[in-house]
Amino acid sequence: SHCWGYGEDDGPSSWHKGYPIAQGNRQSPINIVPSETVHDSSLSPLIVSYEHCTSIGISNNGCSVAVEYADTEQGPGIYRGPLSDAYRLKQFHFHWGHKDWHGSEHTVDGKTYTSELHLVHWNASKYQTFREAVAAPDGLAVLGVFLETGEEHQSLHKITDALSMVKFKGSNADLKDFNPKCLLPKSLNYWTYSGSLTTPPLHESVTWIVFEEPIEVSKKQMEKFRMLLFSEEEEDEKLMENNFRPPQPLKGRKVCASYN
Ligand SMILES: NS(=O)(=O)c1ccc(C(=O)NCc2ccc(F)cc2)cc1
Ligand SMILES: [Zn+2]
Repeated sequence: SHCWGYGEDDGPSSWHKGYPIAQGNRQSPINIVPSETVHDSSLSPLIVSYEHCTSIGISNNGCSVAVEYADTEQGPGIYRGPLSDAYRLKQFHFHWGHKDWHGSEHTVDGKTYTSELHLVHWNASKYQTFREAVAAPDGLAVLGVFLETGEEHQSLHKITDALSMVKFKGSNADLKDFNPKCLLPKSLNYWTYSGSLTTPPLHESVTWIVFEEPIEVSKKQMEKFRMLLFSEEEEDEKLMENNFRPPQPLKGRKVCASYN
């Protein structure tokens, strides 16, 4: 359906043609420079409460693989930290590269990670629907978790084992009772800044909360992401990889750091 992608002709450097906001003042991702972040002691710890979140399924939407959550009243989600309201979990998805040395969207002092997990939440305290929130300046909050290769991640198994069922664009499968809290790092120290969706329509509606500590996943687990396809069942096979946007200009934005 959409005409943008991650290839030579439809990739991030040409998104501005269809989405001029790509050259806006609060675009994501960014390169985070810890020595230039502002340590904000008033930043309280982020509260993550996914107890009542109901996962519906896992799907290949042609640009990533996402696990969707029911949009019902399902407990607070995330609140406090840099947030003034409670934000409800909508979905989580990943970005990754062709090889283990790259794949993340945010970078830290120029360092790239093998992948980046995004947990997408919307401000259900202020807006009625996700579609209304997605275009509002305080509409979304996305948690970013870096993945690096090392030990196998025990909980990621449930996701990587389901990937073979969503190989093609447009495919989906059941994935019940998955609580993504198990995908967060031990330490919830985070950097936070005002940014955007990292894919078209690139709305500048995201409060980004990026955890400093990466989680470890095995090389085998990463290889399972790289067998996914951008393409549909009947089309020529196009491996889903390098589905990351490079860092965008900071344009004077402040990145705050919270250490608990
Ligand atoms: N990588 S990221 O975490 O920044 C990100 C998060 C969500 C979306 C999204 O919901 N897109 C579909 C969409 C966009 C606008 C709408 F109005 C409805 C759905 C895109 C990127
Ligand atoms: Zn993302």
